[in-house]
Amino acid sequence: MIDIAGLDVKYGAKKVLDAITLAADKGRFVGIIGPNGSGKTTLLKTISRVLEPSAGIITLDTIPLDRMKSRDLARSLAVVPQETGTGFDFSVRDVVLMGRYPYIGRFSKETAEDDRICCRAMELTGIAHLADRPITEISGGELQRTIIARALAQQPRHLLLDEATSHLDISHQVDILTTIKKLSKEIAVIGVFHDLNLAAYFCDEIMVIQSGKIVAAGPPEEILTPAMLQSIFDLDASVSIHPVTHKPVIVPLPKGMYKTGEDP
Ligand SMILES: Nc1ncnc2c1ncn2[C@@H]1O[C@H](COP(=O)(O)OP(=O)(O)OP(=O)(O)O)[C@@H](O)[C@H]1O
Repeated sequence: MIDIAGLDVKYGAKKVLDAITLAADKGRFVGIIGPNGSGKTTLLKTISRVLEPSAGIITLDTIPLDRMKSRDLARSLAVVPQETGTGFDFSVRDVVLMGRYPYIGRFSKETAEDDRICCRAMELTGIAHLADRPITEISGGELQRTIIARALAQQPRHLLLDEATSHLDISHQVDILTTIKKLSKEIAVIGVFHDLNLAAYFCDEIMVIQSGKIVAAGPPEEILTPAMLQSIFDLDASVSIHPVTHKPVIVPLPKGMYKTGEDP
């Protein structure tokens, strides 16, 4: 479980996260949405200890983040960041195997079990056929799937996704989010989304962040309303409930075409 209470984060003197409190547990895929610059990536970087908070506490399975040993943190938490370039000429398989490093002794080699876990992660993300290709010679979407496979190979109890499927075609987005949704039954997952329809379909709970504060939180059908989209994103949109999925479907519209509260 990821538990955050009263979290403030600053860049220099500028406070970019303000009194964030949230909890994410297995069985509940949490989606974070909000405009550019609202603090989503900063939040995930703070949960993964890349940034240090100026106030507040984060615990993973009740252990305070600042007291966790690096190796324990690496076994507990996997991150799929927004920027995925490594700058090195590793093969896809090598990158996925990095997910096993927290389990492999410093002077040991990977075991057959490590290989099996990596193969499974590559199958689940549809990149098994690319295993021997250098990551400098694959597409942006294939690289993103490689980084997701690395996170799955890590077998974490907590998973953070920062727009993790933004480079994928729609079919791969759905396949990978379906895999992650299944995984979220067993582990805590927090994902940052710009695609509100994907967030609406896959997330059990949506948190809306604006100027570093959580301004709304709840099930997608309660949170994703035309009024919220107007006030937070300055977006005119119609929102209907899909007859089969019973999830909100958002149709963004050119400004002035549709007045909030009216049917388009
Ligand atoms: N390294 C940094 N130094 C100073 N300010 C930063 C730094 N990184 C981000 N910021 C600022 O912090 C605020 C939050 O940025 P953050 O990247 O967390 O937003 P975001 O919600 O993830 O945005 P986006 O949707 O564009 O990815 C923004 O005002 C941004 O300009």
